[in-house]
Amino acid sequence: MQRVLTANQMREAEKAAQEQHGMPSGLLMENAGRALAEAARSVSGPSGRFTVLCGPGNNGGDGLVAARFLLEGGCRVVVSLVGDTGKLTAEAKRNLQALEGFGESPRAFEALPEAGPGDVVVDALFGTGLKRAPEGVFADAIGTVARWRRAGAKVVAADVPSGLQSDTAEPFSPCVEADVTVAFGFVKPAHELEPGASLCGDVRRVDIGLGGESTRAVSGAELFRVEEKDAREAIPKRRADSHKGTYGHVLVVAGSPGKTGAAAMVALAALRSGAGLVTVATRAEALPWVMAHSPEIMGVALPGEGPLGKGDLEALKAALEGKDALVMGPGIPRGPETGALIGDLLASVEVPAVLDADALNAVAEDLKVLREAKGPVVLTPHPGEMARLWGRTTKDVQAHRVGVALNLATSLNCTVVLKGSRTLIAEAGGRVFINPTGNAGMATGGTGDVLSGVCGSLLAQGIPLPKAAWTAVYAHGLAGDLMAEQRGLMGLIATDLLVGLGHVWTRWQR
Ligand SMILES: NC(=O)C1=CN([C@@H]2O[C@H](COP(=O)(O)OP(=O)(O)OC[C@H]3O[C@@H](n4cnc5c(N)ncnc54)[C@H](O)[C@@H]3O)[C@@H](O)[C@H]2O)[C@@H](O)CC1
Ligand SMILES: [K+]
Repeated sequence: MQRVLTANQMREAEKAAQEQHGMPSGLLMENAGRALAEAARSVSGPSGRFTVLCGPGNNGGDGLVAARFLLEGGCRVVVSLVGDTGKLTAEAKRNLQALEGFGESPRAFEALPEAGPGDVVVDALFGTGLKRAPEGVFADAIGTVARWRRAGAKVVAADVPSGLQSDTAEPFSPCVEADVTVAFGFVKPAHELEPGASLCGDVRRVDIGLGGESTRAVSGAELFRVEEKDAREAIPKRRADSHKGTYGHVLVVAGSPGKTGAAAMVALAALRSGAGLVTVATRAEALPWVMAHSPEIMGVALPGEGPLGKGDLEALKAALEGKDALVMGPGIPRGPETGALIGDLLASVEVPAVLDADALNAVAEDLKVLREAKGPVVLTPHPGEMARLWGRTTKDVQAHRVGVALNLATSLNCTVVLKGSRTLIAEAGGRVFINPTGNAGMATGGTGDVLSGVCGSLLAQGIPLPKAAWTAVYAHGLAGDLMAEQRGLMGLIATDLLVGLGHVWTRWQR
């Protein structure tokens, strides 16, 4: 896992590195600037020029160090200090003197030469200390960076593209769009969450001497980025002497006429993710259609007809006997009693449960029904479903994804998977995991059903929450990434993910 730090937490880590480990702050800046120079050189043309734009804070100081290393490396470099040079931090001032010692003095911004193909612009205007929208000379400088980039220059941002808010990943207007962003010490939410992530280009995290131990000193929310290694290590080994009972039995409550494919996709995803057995419980009229998708799927008909309600409780409890996980929601017939039924069911069984789609819409009517749940519960809303659960608009959800996911998880004492680009997995009262896999090709019907099936399958195999959730989300996204290479973003459909999962498990075989 990679730790993701807010601006405040970065300051705490820096302080700890200085006070507890004796790292001089000048050395941190030196390391940051050197790495920045290396990144800039890696994208320059053979005779390209480097234009380094420095702001008044320590981000500008990093730029001054980078300029010095570039000069020392024999590169053509022009430097400009944008804004009031009287406000330079002490560390930046020292580096300005050192730069001048190397024979280069900053030029007025207006006097800078144009940049184009082969050239590199180093954006060291603002980093984690950005406080408000850039105006005046700063806005002009950011506008010029955009013009140079359109002309073919590469833009390398120091720590965070200037104008992008480090903690929220929301850009001010204007904001630098970078080709490469060099993240100092730790990645920040701006690098990992949208829309910031798309403005950063290729994010390269570099060690600057803060040390992993420095995170012990940070307070507040614990954000992590899931790495492939984490997900790979989480999946269970298949032992030679095992049998189908070893890998759990998933009960899928899903499907209705016109939506039998949803149930089939959940069931197949669970089977393709290692579950020993999968049974679908659905209304009698839908069951043959679900089972016809694949002979491995077993079925139980729920007596009665129409929306799921309290009358279905006993049949569902019976169906859950001997099962190791429950997935409920995709394509279910929903009515006024469905939320209460889900509440009663979860209050009477201990199996881990995944609630998705219309099960979420049903419980959104009265979230209290989830409070009595005996076993661990994971909710997998997309932003629209989350808006219903939270009682706000989808736009509000998207603007506060981390906080919303964490609050819901904490208030309901469950795991919340908030889907979308960079899906978040929030644990009650604790950590939030950011998933880096997946792509826009997965914005197509049925991919959510596949995810709930993978998650239910891993739960049935005994992986606890929230690990089962972040592993499922990572694998599902990677399956989409691998299949997008064959189908294209436009051609990818949900059942392709069932094939893609096979590629993921092969790649992760231990
Ligand atoms: N935390 C760490 O461990 C390290 C941080 N370093 C660098 O330090 C940066 C943070 O430095 P600072 O806290 O000095 O912050 P910044 O350099 O990001 O910017 C702060 C300065 O910009 C001004 N400012 C903020 N928003 C403005 C706006 N919209 N218009 C005009 N002026 C504005 C502030 O008044 C202040 O002078 C990091 O992003 C990183 O680049 C590195 O030097 C190495 C170590
Ligand atoms: K920057």
